[in-house]
Amino acid sequence: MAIRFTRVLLKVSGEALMGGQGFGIDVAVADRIAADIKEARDLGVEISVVIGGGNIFRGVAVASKGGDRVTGDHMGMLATVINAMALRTSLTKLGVDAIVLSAIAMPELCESFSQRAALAHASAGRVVIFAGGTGNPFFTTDSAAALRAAEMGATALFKGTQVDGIYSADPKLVPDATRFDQLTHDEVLSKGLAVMDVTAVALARENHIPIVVFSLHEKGEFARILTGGGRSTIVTD
Ligand SMILES: Nc1ncnc2c1ncn2[C@@H]1O[C@H](COP(=O)(O)OP(=O)(O)O)[C@@H](O)[C@H]1O
Ligand SMILES: O=c1ccn([C@@H]2O[C@H](COP(=O)(O)OP(=O)(O)O)[C@@H](O)[C@H]2O)c(=O)[nH]1
Repeated sequence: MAIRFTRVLLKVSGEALMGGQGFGIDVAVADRIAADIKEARDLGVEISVVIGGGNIFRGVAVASKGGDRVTGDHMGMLATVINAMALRTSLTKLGVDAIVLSAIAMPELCESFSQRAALAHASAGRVVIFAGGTGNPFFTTDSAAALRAAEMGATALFKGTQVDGIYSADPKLVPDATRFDQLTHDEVLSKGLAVMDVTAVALARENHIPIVVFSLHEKGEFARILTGGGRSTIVTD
């Protein structure tokens, strides 16, 4: 079976982890996403993961209520660490060796991020879960995903989200929006297609990293896309 990408950075949105609950982590959903990661890894694909935190906290939500944006962003980055630990637990239950590397040092809980450590763990066959986003306020975990994809030498950035691709407009708001199979990074930016933030798309463009947007709600979809099937939008140069 031909594999389309052999070294992949998977972005898992925080909201995907909450399942139908509306807040927090649904362990059954975390277990299912872990099973999808295992399935893809069993195909021989090297996988690292950037995890979001929107199911627990978003800095902009704090700022919009008159709070301090930087503190809100710090809280959001801490939320990603909680999610990373949940995903590591789910992977470990399946016998997958996984490690959390955080952009914000918290040595009692997990290793701190360095590119050298991340590459070493990946070559040892571990699934590396990047927590803490970029470690800086005013960024998102999508930007962290593009950054870590570049640092890991990933041949694709998979954005696992709530929708099965990029549409002409937000499909949650515009029900008759049309889906694209393929786009260029320039088109995503010039058409203002807001599935990923501009910083993330620009960083992927600069490093010639394809972005694959797909739904995390479809069991087995990650592996299907890696083997040439499934539903997604691919963004290339
Ligand atoms: N043009 C578009 N095509 C697809 N999704 C879009 C588009 N514009 C906005 N979106 C929204 O972007 C969301 C994904 O972005 P993000 O904020 O990272 O959400 P999540 O954390 O839920 O993955 C989708 O769930 C979708 O509702
Ligand atoms: O590099 C980063 C990554 C994340 N965040 C904060 O963490 C929150 C959660 O991340 P994100 O919204 O990207 O999560 P997702 O949408 O994937 O659930 C963001 O809203 C920011 O407040 C940040 O400040 N810097």
